[in-house]
Amino acid sequence: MRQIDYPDRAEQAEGLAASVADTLRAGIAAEGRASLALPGGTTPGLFLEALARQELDWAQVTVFPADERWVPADHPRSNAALIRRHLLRDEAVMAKLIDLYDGEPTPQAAAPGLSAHLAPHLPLTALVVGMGDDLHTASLFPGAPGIVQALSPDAPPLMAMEGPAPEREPRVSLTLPVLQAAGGAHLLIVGDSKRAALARALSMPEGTDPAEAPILGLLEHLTIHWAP
Ligand SMILES: O=C1O[C@H](COP(=O)(O)O)[C@@H](O)[C@H](O)[C@H]1O
Repeated sequence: MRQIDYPDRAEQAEGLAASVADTLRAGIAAEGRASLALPGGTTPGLFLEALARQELDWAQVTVFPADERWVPADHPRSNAALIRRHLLRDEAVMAKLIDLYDGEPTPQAAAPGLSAHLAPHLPLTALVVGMGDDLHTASLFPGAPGIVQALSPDAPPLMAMEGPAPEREPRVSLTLPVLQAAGGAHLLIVGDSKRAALARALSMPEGTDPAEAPILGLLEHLTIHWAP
């Protein structure tokens, strides 16, 4: 684990974008193609726009959200919509986006097909995730139904998950083994409450069950990018 603190969010966006772009270029040079999983939520807009300005062979890059709320691509809560809006432009307009919402009635019905669809793009060349104040990452929420399986080494690539109570929003999420196997893995967080949440995670006793704080399962693999 490594932590980079930036003076502001613009520098954070540029710094993280440059690092992810280097990893994608190296992946394309080695394999002819690259895959990238990205966070949704409220934080990544500036970073995605900085990434979209990076020059690389974007036609060889497949991107998808690391997690998705079970809503169509035109819904304000869609993580794919955020990626489409902020990344698929400028240099990155040719990147291929896999939308994890496929129109099945439930995430449970969709998960096996989505896992098979993602399999050829694994292991991920690069990964960026976010984190909630509750120490969830992707849509791996503390104490959620299925969380123990989603954190286990034999989890399928993607599982149906639930958001936190009381809404228990239906979602899908990449599982911990997929996140851990990513080539270059980064955590993008901003603000004092996320810094405090990270400090809380880091001060948890060794042996704490990651089902209580899912970010713990990934921390050692991550470069953390924080800005005020
Ligand atoms: O629900 C989600 O939350 C996390 C963190 O979001 P933020 O708004 O606090 O930045 C996000 O990384 C994840 O993709 C999203 O679905």
